Amino acid sequence: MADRSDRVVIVGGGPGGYEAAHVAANAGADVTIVDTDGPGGSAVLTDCVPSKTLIATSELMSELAGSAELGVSFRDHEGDAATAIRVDLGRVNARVKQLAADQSADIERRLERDGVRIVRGRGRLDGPQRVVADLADGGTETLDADAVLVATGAAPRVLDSAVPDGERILTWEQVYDITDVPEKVVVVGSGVTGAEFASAYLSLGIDVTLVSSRDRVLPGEDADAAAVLEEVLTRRGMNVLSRSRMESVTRDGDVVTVRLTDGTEVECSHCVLALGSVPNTADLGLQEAGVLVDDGGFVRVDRVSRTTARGVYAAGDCTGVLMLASVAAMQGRIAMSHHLGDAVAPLDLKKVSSNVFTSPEIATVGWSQKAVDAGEIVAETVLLPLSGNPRAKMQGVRDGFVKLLCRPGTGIVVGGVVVGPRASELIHPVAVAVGESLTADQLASVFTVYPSMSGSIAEAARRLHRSDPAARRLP
Ligand SMILES: Cc1cc2nc3c(=O)[nH]c(=O)nc-3n(C[C@H](O)[C@H](O)[C@H](O)COP(=O)(O)OP(=O)(O)OC[C@H]3O[C@@H](n4cnc5c(N)ncnc54)[C@H](O)[C@@H]3O)c2cc1C
Ligand SMILES: NC(=O)c1ccc[n+]([C@@H]2O[C@H](COP(=O)([O-])OP(=O)(O)OC[C@H]3O[C@@H](n4cnc5c(N)ncnc54)[C@H](O)[C@@H]3O)[C@@H](O)[C@H]2O)c1
Repeated sequence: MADRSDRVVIVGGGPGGYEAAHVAANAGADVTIVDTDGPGGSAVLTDCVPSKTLIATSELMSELAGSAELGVSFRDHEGDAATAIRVDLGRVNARVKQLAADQSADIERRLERDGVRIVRGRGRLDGPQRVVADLADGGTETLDADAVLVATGAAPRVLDSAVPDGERILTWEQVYDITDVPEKVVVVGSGVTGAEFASAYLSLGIDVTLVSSRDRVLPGEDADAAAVLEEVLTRRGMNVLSRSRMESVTRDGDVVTVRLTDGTEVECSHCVLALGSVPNTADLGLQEAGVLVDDGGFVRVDRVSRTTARGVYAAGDCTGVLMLASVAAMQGRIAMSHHLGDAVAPLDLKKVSSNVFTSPEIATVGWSQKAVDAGEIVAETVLLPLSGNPRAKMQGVRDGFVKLLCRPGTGIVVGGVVVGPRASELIHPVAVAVGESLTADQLASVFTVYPSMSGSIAEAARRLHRSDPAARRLP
């Protein structure tokens, strides 16, 4: 346990920062967060929470689009459209912004209840044990610290040839100011951010083109999963331009032109740029404080979040370890437990579960197929399409699968991928198996509800018990 003489100063109030603040404050330390934007950081105000709130509406629209197969039509008895289903994007985006602001206020209340002081302003290090805050309402404040946590996150990467104007050429932070449904959106970048926005806008009934610099969308994800997603998106009408690099984006009145490096020009009403992120580590006094920053600007940390400067820790996107809110939070908690001398388990990325919130969703945990194919780990794989699952049939779900990876011999489950509706929820039993080193037989032996999508997870685990390799990878 710490006491109030142990001063912790945290720069950045996102999940990396605020989760750490709770740990340190609950242990008795004197904790201050210096933050520019408001508690919750980009995760809550511009990135994770707003995008998933927008996606909640797009999910509903996707379900409605499949309603006819389940016998529900939005037509009167004469066959005329009785109700036109339209999205009111102004209302959706107002809800998004309100929800983000409310969540930030919730986080602020919880921090205050724990006795954490929040200083509005921009922080920078003045040596390893001091933070200077340029206050939002003017002036500066100097905060001495026994431990400093840098959790400043990252910001959208922008190019000089495609400058966002906040109206029609937009970063993902700016899309919530749109009030009218765009006529045609070009999303540039087919990483997780680009894929999520492209999928969401498509579900909202918008004409979407996705500019993908690689052979396929989601180059960092499971290849089988990405193939299913790309097939579904194109089937639903998205124009996916593969192996296409954006050279510039310009605007003339209401028309935005996206020019590709091969000379092709695509016109649209709005362009969303999802070109990756850059860490917020410039002008923070890091190098001067002895904190090593790599060529990409990311703070170098070890698995207990220590930087190269004694007493200075870093967590979250500014470290580039794995850009997820859950990982940022865990890095922050680990940093504080380490500083406070508490028992601490180093960060284990092989236990992280994550989800791409497209339609269908793609959830992943543990070792990947790519690592198996590259010989980094020996594992057996089973892939079971969801189309054979009775619940999926009832719900009209045809796209998706469950993939499990287990060690030969021991049968310990080391990874998994679920593609389908609510894959983010379905991955949990696989994450428990990976986290607790359960065997495929143990996963198979647990009762699942009949009929349920999770039945496919138990069935996939049962197939890993079979000795016949042909049964493992089904078409
Ligand atoms: C569109 C999008 C959707 C995403 N969706 C998900 C998702 O569904 N699930 C998931 O797990 N992850 C998601 N992520 C990733 C997730 O948002 C990040 O991993 C997470 O925000 C990282 O948290 P952090 O604490 O490192 O930084 P941030 O959340 O970026 O917070 C850092 C804060 O520090 C502030 N700051 C910066 N510099 C200073 C300074 N000098 N002084 C004071 N304050 C400063 C910043 O302004 C910011 O408010 C998404 C990312 C994007 C772009
Ligand atoms: N659901 C989630 O958990 C979630 C959602 C969004 C982002 N994130 C996290 O944020 C991180 C960043 O993801 P991201 O998608 O923002 O970035 P990214 O770096 O993964 O993807 C950016 C993509 O843009 C492409 N690109 C760059 N310049 C281009 C150009 N000129 N023309 C065409 N394509 C171009 C790159 O090749 C790359 O594929 C990831 O680690 C991800 O895990 C998570």
